[in-house]
Amino acid sequence: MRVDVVTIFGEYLQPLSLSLIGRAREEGLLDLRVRDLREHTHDRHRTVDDTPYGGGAGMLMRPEPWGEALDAVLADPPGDARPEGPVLLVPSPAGEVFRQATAVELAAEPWLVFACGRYEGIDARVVEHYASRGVRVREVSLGDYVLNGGEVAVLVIVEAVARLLPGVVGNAASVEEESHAAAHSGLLEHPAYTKPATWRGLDVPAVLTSGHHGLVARWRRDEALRRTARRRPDIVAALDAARCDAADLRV
Ligand SMILES: COc1ccc2nc(C(=O)O)sc2c1
Repeated sequence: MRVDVVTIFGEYLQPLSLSLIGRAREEGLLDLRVRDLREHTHDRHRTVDDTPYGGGAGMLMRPEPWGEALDAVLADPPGDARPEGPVLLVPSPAGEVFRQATAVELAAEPWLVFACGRYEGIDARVVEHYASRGVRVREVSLGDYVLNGGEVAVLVIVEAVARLLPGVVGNAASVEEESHAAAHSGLLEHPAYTKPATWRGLDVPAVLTSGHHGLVARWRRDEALRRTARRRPDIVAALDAARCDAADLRV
């Protein structure tokens, strides 16, 4: 997978050189390229922002540097790029919420491009322009809170997507068994334990040391359901609705 990130704060993305993602880059599973938006400014102060039309607090990112930067990225496609080009991801508090299903979807793409906004965001015409040119543009948010810019969202999204690529995570089964994995209907993961069997007076649940795999599987499922119902009733409601729809289809 090729990932291009356009930003004014490239150093924010240094964590993507560490650990599993760093190794994936060294092994050629992930080709991550960080590009400096300011290289596409032409004034003495390398200006990327200006005041918003209509007034309001803060500054907005000017469209011209973005147009020049994104044109340069799009003019340099990877060999396995799709005919329709990359998915252009623009982290934004106003974006669709990024979920595990989004990560799974994006992991199937050969090329992702990220446009990292700062200040109060990017002039809306940048998204409008590339969408009108047929680029698959998606504004995405990590959730119902606001960051200072898109770079942290890129760290999260790149890690969530790259770890799904074959060969990045050593034990592929562990990816399947994690919370929100489709294989477990999107339920939260059950509690997990390792040695010692007793720690500060707390014992590992006896079923887990019973050697009875069927009972262990049932206990884990029950605990996943219990935890999900307690912490994420929205997931349970969505699963119930899906089951009702499926039941309707069977009638
Ligand atoms: C100016 O660019 C921003 C600002 C806040 C922000 N918050 C995000 C979030 O995912 O919560 S993405 C993002 C991008």
